[in-house]
Amino acid sequence: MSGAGKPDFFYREAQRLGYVARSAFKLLQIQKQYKLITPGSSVLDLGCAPGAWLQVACQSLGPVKSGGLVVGIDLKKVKVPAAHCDSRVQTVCADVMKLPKAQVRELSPQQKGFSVILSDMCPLVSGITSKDAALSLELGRQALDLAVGGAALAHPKNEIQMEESNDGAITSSDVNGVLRRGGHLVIKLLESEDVQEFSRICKPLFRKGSLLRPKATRPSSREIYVICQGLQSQAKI
Ligand SMILES: C[S@@+](CC[C@H](N)C(=O)[O-])C[C@H]1O[C@@H](n2cnc3c(N)ncnc32)[C@H](O)[C@@H]1O
Repeated sequence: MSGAGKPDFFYREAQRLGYVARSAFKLLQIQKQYKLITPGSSVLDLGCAPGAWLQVACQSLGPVKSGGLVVGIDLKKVKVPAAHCDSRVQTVCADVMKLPKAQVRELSPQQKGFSVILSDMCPLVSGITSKDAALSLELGRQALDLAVGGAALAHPKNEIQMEESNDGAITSSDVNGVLRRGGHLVIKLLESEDVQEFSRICKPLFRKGSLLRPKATRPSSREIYVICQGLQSQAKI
């Protein structure tokens, strides 16, 4: 069982129910409210260690015969938890900041992308609020770019900066995001004035956008989740 801070209700419940971290209750609440993961979903879990969201995501897929898969990526090597996970869960040890989209797409069913992307990625917090928020925003931007791709983010309404190759071009193989049309995206950020701007960028790309601070978030934490439902086709952006 991992988790900083004092053992509280969610910590004890996680232990009782076989979850590897109390963070399981954050995704359980997201699932209860938004029902993003359904039987057959293909889920990409960015920043998956120690694996509590892998457990909840796999449970949400329903019985094995319904299909689906969960791919977790983390800087740390993650052993798939024995409880609540089955053969549909796999993990990859990698830095999401350096992963080309093409490589991530190869991990999806028939290389067609994922139907749900979750990012619970968090930097090593320094305690300096503005620095931590800026690092978390960088991780959030990377998750958004990975999901929707450069073309969507390069929309004139968006101020987000795109990464360019040496010749100034965005390479076509890496321009498209790995979230399928109609798919859902969850991104954790540490609260700052940039959260509103981030969510303003997400909104036109999706059918619906919301912000959520789950009940299991520790009172001392500044985390907030941007919940984006139903990726729109490019034409609607
Ligand atoms: C709060 S934990 C995730 C908890 C997880 N959702 C769970 O329920 O078990 C945040 C994770 O983000 C990972 N992380 C941070 N930066 C990353 C990066 N650039 N690439 C991959 N993982 C990253 C950290 O290693 C850490 O394990």
